[in-house]
Amino acid sequence: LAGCSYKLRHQLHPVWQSPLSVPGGRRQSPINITLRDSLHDPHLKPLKIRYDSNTCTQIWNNGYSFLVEFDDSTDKSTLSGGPLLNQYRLCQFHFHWGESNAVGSEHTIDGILFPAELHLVHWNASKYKSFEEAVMEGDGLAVVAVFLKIGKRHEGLQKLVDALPAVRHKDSVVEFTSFNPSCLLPTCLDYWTYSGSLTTPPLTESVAWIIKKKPVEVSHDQLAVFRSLLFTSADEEEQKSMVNNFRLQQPLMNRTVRSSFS
Ligand SMILES: Cc1ccc(O)c(S)c1
Ligand SMILES: [Zn+2]
Repeated sequence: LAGCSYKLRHQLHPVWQSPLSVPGGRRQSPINITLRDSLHDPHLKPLKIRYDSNTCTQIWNNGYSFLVEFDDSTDKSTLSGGPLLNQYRLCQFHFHWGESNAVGSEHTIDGILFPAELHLVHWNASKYKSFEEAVMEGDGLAVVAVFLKIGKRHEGLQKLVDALPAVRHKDSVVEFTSFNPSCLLPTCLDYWTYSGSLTTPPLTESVAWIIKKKPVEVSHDQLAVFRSLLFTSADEEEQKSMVNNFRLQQPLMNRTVRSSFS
């Protein structure tokens, strides 16, 4: 019995879920952000986010999430300011979500979960030549996270939702252009920031996390389309729905979460 429960547990929570999967992992993500332990840092600058919809290129189902990818060969779509010392280029965004609205986000606020979490991934183009190089460096990446909550339909998201059936299976790709992800950001400027890691392999400890305080609203039906995607490719007989693609929370260890607001 132990064998099959191990198999089940292994299937439900791949081995890289645990902090021990990264030797010496001392800045792993995601984490729970406790309001009482976060520290207002008045020296934090406002975030400077400048996206150009002409850099948006395609959507790809990579078998774990769907990535909306951007041409990052120039400084047309960038992130700077906040806790960052350099300018970072947007290379992709993706989401993590659950099988129901009760689970889905990777980070939590005082234990509060959201049904999904958006990650806008940027790499330090001031110091490194590519994402692949930057992903190995402590100051290589900056990920802006936005919580999604169920509410009114998000008009800007609908163009993305309408494209998802075309990338239902793992390894499918479809052209996707003229989309400005700024429409997915809340109007409130407040955020938390801490040093962490990717939440999927290679789990490298190269991410300055910037977590927006306010969620954005999407409709129940819009999020349901995320769950119609599949982990599996078209030629696999067992089709597994793409849900619960979030990592379990990791120990804070010797880190402080700073807030841009008091
Ligand atoms: C670069 C990257 C890839 C996948 C992810 O979930 C995250 S959080 C970052
Ligand atoms: Zn992510």
